[in-house]
Amino acid sequence: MPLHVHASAEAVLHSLAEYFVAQAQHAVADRGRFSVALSGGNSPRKLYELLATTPYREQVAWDQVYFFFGDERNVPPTDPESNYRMAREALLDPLTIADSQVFPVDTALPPAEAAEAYTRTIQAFFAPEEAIFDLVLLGLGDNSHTASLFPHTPVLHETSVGAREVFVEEKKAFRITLTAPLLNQARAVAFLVYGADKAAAVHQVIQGTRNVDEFPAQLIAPAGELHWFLDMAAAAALPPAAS
Ligand SMILES: O=C1O[C@H](COP(=O)(O)O)[C@@H](O)[C@H](O)[C@H]1O
Repeated sequence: MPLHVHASAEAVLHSLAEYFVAQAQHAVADRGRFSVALSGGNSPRKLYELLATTPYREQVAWDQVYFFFGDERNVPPTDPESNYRMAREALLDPLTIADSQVFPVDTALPPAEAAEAYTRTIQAFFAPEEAIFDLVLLGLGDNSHTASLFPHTPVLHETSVGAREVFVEEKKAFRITLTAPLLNQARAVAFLVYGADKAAAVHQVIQGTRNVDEFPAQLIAPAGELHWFLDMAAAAALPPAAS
């Protein structure tokens, strides 16, 4: 499991941008398209802005890239909390990505229906037997959640491959998340984590005793590659050999 630890958050973002470009180029060369599940929250905004900027924007055949969302908040697409809105502002609009290449969660539906509809959307995009993202981007909360797989929620024990609704008690709100079995079918998963406030969670998820109810990101064990892109502050609690 490669760990890419860099001195600054800026260096981490460039490292992941280079990895994204390489994955996109390989996927387009091999299969004619690149499917990516985007992460939300705050950390990826700068990554998305970077990808939409020279030299990265010139290195990807963006018209062959298909964008999904690893999780979504149960809010309208115009809401400041919306992961879709963030991705649109930072990445999709600056690159003038066509709507036909973007697959948002339909948050106009009740959460359970939105999750069912998103499962169908994913099934329709991929071949029936293989819902496989080329790349899943993930973040990590300071409580060790990833996507919207929050501690002590029933979705952590979901065995189906798809999207599910989850009520997140600490947010007092529903979210829609891809399930761990679906995320784990990816050809590659890349975590982006920076900042000292994430150091304990990084340590618990990578080095701690397995306890997925407490540390949900431990569920992520993809069939393909798993990479962690960390700054030194986020990697601070890892032993030197690991980082
Ligand atoms: O709520 C969320 O949080 C995680 C982590 O976000 P970050 O801003 O702390 O990096 C994110 O990966 C997820 O997509 C998002 O909905």
